[in-house]
Amino acid sequence: MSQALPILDLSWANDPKTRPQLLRQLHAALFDVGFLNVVNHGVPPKTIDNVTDLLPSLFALPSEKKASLSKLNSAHFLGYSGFAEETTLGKQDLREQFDYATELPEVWQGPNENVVDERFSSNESKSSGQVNGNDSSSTRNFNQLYWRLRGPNQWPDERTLPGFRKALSDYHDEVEALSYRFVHLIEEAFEIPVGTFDHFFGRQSHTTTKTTNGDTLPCRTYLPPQHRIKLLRYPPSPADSQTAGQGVGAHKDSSGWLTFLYQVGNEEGLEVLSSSDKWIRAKPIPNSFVVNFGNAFEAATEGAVKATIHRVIAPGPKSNVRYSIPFFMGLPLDMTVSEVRQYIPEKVRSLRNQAEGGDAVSSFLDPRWDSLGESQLRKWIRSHREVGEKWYGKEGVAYYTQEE
Ligand SMILES: O=C(O)CCC(=O)C(=O)O
Ligand SMILES: [Fe+2]
Repeated sequence: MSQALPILDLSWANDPKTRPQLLRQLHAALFDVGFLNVVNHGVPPKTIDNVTDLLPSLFALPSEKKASLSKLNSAHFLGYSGFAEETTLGKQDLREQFDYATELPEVWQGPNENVVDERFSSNESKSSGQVNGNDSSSTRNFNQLYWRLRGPNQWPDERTLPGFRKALSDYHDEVEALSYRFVHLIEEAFEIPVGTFDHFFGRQSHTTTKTTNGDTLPCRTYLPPQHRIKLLRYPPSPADSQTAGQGVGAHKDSSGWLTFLYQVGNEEGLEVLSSSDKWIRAKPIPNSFVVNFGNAFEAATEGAVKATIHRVIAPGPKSNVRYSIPFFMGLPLDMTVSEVRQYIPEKVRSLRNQAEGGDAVSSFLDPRWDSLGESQLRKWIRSHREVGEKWYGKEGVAYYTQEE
């Protein structure tokens, strides 16, 4: 990997003369780097500014107001987490955050507040391979615990932060539209029919689709998934700090299919691990989004496209506050990674052998976590154990945090 991330100009997609070159660049970025910048992406600057202008006021709300929006109130892990409440690699992340998502109602139909999933009360692991998405779409089972992840946001009231809800909702809608446009470009770069993945997002116009071994399958219908947005604030380190702090520790994104990250202003901090194990700085580029791929994408392509490891170094004592906004494109909770894999051509998957360090195998290989809902629930419980304990019980936390 060279020392800078590639920059793709998405307006090249609009001209038949430049489109092939854009697709070649995308192909290279997908398979070589797994991290890229996009410019001329079509998200209006005003839509972005309307959110970023409000971030200082949002985080400056009185602490009791922020506490009233705590994630502890939410079985969906949506809301506020205070400074350094989250940990990565066993170390505190020196940031404060609000989690939002596509505004959707609850669907989970569990028996009551204190439900104990039958799996947790049994010694033998009944769940292996059983919680998956291969059931017919007509029998969607809203008793599955992972459906409890889906649900509404916690908004500050309009008088407290006028215009915030509208600004963030507009931002969500524009970045969602960008994500769908971008997935169509990926399909082209993979040389599969444009729209192959549409049914993952509840957007299918067709009722059948071809899998990569040539079979024609009926498209399962899915509920449109919930995308997630984090609003992040990284304060400068204390004046006496000797070493660079951990803004967020090294990780792969586990929340979604693709991530579209907006870095606000000029504050640096994001670093990406290259295939030669060197940290590359991903400096903010004005009016751009950083795009990278989540664990599920890596697993679906059997590691041909990597969920590249990245981290954020906390701003130094003389820096300004750094804000950033990752948008994690969701996938249906009742889908499995094996199912997604059917739509990825063998010629794409086979590229993993050529990619350096092609050991892309992730926890999805364990049949329990092949289900995206299960792997998402596990991820959220692991990073917010108190919220997990409150809504999923001690047994739930024990189940989802057990070591392999
Ligand atoms: O703040 C950033 O630039 C990146 C944050 C990030 O990687 C994450 O929250 O997953
Ligand atoms: Fe990340």
